[in-house]
Order: sequence, then structure tokens, then C-alpha cells
Amino acid sequence: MIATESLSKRFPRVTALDRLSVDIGPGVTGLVGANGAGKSTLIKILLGLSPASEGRAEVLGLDVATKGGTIRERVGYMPEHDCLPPDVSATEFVVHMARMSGLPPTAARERTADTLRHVGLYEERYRPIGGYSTGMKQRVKLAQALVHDPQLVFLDEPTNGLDPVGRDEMLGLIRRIHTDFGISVLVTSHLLGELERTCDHVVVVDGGKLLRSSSTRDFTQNTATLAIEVTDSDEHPDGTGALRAALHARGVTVADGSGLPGAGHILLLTAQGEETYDLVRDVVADLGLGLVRMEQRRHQIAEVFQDNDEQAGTRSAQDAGKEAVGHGG
Ligand SMILES: Nc1ncnc2c1ncn2[C@@H]1O[C@H](COP(=O)(O)OP(=O)(O)OP(=O)(O)O)[C@@H](O)[C@H]1O
Repeated sequence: MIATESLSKRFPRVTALDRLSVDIGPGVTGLVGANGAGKSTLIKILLGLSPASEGRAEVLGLDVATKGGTIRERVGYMPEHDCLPPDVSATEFVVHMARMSGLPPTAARERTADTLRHVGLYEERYRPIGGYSTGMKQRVKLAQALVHDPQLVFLDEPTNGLDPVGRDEMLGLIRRIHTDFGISVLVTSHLLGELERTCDHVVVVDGGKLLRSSSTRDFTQNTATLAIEVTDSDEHPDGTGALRAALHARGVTVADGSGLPGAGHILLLTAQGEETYDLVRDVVADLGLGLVRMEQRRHQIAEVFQDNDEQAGTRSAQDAGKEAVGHGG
């Protein structure tokens, strides 16, 4: 669906994309990176709206440098920022966008009604957009990206500004764009966690460089870390400490998770398979502690960046002297 080869974009003061090479197939793909990582810049280049400084890219087999118009006919785009006219209704706006995409008047009206229903806008669709909530505006932006029945859509931070319920609804909608209509999706976010549930594939960028591109399953599999939380007891007023010592005595190395967000009394250890779960369960029971949770940890975006920095530190001096990769979270 999308292929880039050593793609770079340099602005006078910043390199927004730095020799990015990535292949993205059909399905739902998450493009994750902190603010300023280069996600929006990549989308604009892929749409043929902004020229690359170096390298090349193809979307649906079309060269972005020469076939921008054809790409935009076949690809839908939901921009990040609020760009909706406040004085017209969702119906009027989406019909207008459908007409701009080349649909005849009747087809444009029919497709608009279907698409607005699909994104969950009903009676409100006749009211001016200026009075809409953020969630409703995001749905209008999504509808205009879908109305011309594209093969692929680029959704730039579609969950921005939404509360947790709105975010879950939007992620569900995004998933259904692919399952119900077979449209492939490239969706950006600065939150890796939310995309893990929605995407088949995740591409992580930082400072315009590719950090990682892998299937969501591989991301999860790569994390063999168990997070364990136990209660204290009369016998062991520091239950966490007692468990750490008991596991240590059995040859299991345990890290302290307290440096991680929301992980006050959490122990981290590397699972070697089912036996590790059994061992922890037995040790907790022997100590007479309560097991609050034992779960496989998922990568958080900050850790992905950190892992990469650690790997970079072991590489040769090829990157020496370059700007440090910024951290995000
Ligand atoms: N037109 C421009 N002129 C100069 N610098 C730009 C321009 N557009 C983007 N940049 C810079 O390029 C870098 C990447 O920006 P980009 O918008 O692609 O990041 P992003 O990952 O989409 O983040 P965000 O979600 O905050 O938009 C940033 O440092 C940004 O300031």
C-alpha cells in the first residue's frame, strides 16, 4: 500500500523526516511517535501535498512526486487540526467534499447519508458544525475522508481531544472501516497503547527516523516482562520486598518497577514460560500474601524509544555527532 525509500524532509531548522524506509501493507497500521516525530509531515508527502527533500515514496503503487492528484482521488485524508467550516451542517459539508471528489450530485447525497450514519451522526447532521462537540467534529472529519469510497485512508490523530469513551468509540469506528468496507487505514497517534488494540501493524517513528515496524502481535510477544503486585501481611509488612527476596533466593532476577508510571509497588521479571507464572503463584502462596495482579506488560512508547537509544548506544560511531533523538511519551 505504502513504500518509502530513504525519505527525508528538511525544513530550515529541523529535519522532520530522516532517511525513512518503510513498507506498509493492507490492513490497519498505526504510525506512532511523540509530537514532532514527523507523522504529519510523512502523511503530507504521501498525499503529494509536500515534496520530499530526498528519497522516494509510493502510495498504491503511484509515485508521490508525480501522481499526487491520482493518489488523492484514491486516498481519504482526515487532517489533525480543526478545519471545519462552522456555519454549514455536516451534511452540506460532506456532500460538498464528495462533489469535490468527483461524485455526481445524487451519489454524493446518498454516500454522505450512508457515511454520516456509519460514523454515528444522525439528526445532528442537519445542524451547523460550529455547535458540535469535539467528538462530533472528529466524526465529520472522518466522514469526509471516507465519502468517496477510497482504497486507503490517512487519519491524523483522530482521537485527539476525545475523552476515554469517545476515544474507544473512535477506535472502534476505525477498526470497522477496515472490517466492514475493506479500506486500509494509516492512523497516527502519540499513544502506542491505544493503537495496539486497533492496529494489525505498528510503525514507530522518532525524530523523523524509523524506530520499529512490526506486527502488533510481535510487539506484544517481544514483551515477556511480568508485572506482579502483592498485598502486605502481618508477617510481611513489606510484601513486595518479601516476594523479591524469596524469588531472588530461587534464582529469579527481579527489577523494581517503581520508576515506571503508575507502578508504585510493582515487581518486574522476565517470564521464561508457564513455569514462571507457577513459580510466582507458589512463592506468593508460601509467603501468605495476596496476589493483586500478575500480568504480561505491554511496551509503552517511552520504553520503545529507550530500547532504541540503548541499541543506538551499542552501535558504532556512525551516528556520533548527530542530534540526540528526543524522547516522547
Ligand atoms: N512547514 C514547516 N516548516 C518548518 N518546520 C516544520 C513544518 N512542518 C513541520 N515542521 C517541523 O517538523 C517536525 C515534524 O513535524 P510533524 O508535524 O510532522 O510532527 P508530528 O509527528 O505530526 O507531530 P504533531 O502530532 O505534533 O503534529 C517538527 O519539529 C515540526 O516543528
